Amino acid sequence: MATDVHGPVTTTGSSASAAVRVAGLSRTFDGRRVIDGLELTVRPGEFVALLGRSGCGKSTLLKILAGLDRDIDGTVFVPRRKATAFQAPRLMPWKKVWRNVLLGLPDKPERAVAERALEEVGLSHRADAWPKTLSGGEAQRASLARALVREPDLLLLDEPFGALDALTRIKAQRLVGELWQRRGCAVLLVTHDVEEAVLLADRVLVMDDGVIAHEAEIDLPRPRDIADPRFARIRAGLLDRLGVDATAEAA
Ligand SMILES: Nc1ncnc2c1ncn2[C@@H]1O[C@H](COP(=O)(O)OP(=O)(O)OP(=O)(O)O)[C@@H](O)[C@H]1O
Repeated sequence: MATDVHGPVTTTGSSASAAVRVAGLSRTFDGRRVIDGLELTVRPGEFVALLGRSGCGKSTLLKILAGLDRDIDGTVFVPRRKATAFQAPRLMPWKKVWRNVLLGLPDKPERAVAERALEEVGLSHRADAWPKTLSGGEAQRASLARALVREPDLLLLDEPFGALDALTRIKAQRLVGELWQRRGCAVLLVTHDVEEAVLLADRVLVMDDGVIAHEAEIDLPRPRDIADPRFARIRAGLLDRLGVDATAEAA
């Protein structure tokens, strides 16, 4: 797997055993250290969810991994083939859906490439639609198709279901779980939803004080059942870590 290395400190050695390797990462805004010596490894093909209170630096970390923010200290290894999907689908309104899917790809692929990705997310019937005519869930699926055509080794998802209604959200979560299992790429999902994290991830991380403050391996079989008492226990443990009283929340 080809890797991108960024950061002022260049570490030698192979990262073939990891899809992401972050060492001593810090990011400061206006004199405030939002990320402060963070360490993180994601294994190839691993699904990792990242939780943390609002403003703790989750999106900042994702932007750094995406290569959109390089004003950092520390070292970051990520695969060259990576793709992102954010809460806002960021489709270009003047391009039809299939052209949006291919946007930014270097070697002008054929329409069939976009159609295959749209098929994978159940949106081939909307290939010729204009973005403004899509529903929220459809736009998010188009955004996922745009990520998939990049054939990523690492998929970075920042609250991709945050703006969706409950039913569409459940469908989108299932779709991402299926795509991950089919594609075998590593996924790093930023979410506020503890249940979503436990449903989808191999490992859930909690970010606090600029570092990964806690992690939980989720060794429940898939597909996961939120009614399973083990699910409830893991969920309660994570809520506790986040400072949320699970009993008050359930009341
Ligand atoms: N470009 C920037 N300039 C100044 N401050 C920034 C910038 N980007 C992020 N921050 C600050 O860094 C902190 C972390 O922001 P970030 O968006 O990473 O948090 P987050 O954990 O993703 O929050 P949320 O869960 O609410 O989306 C916040 O206090 C934010 O104001």
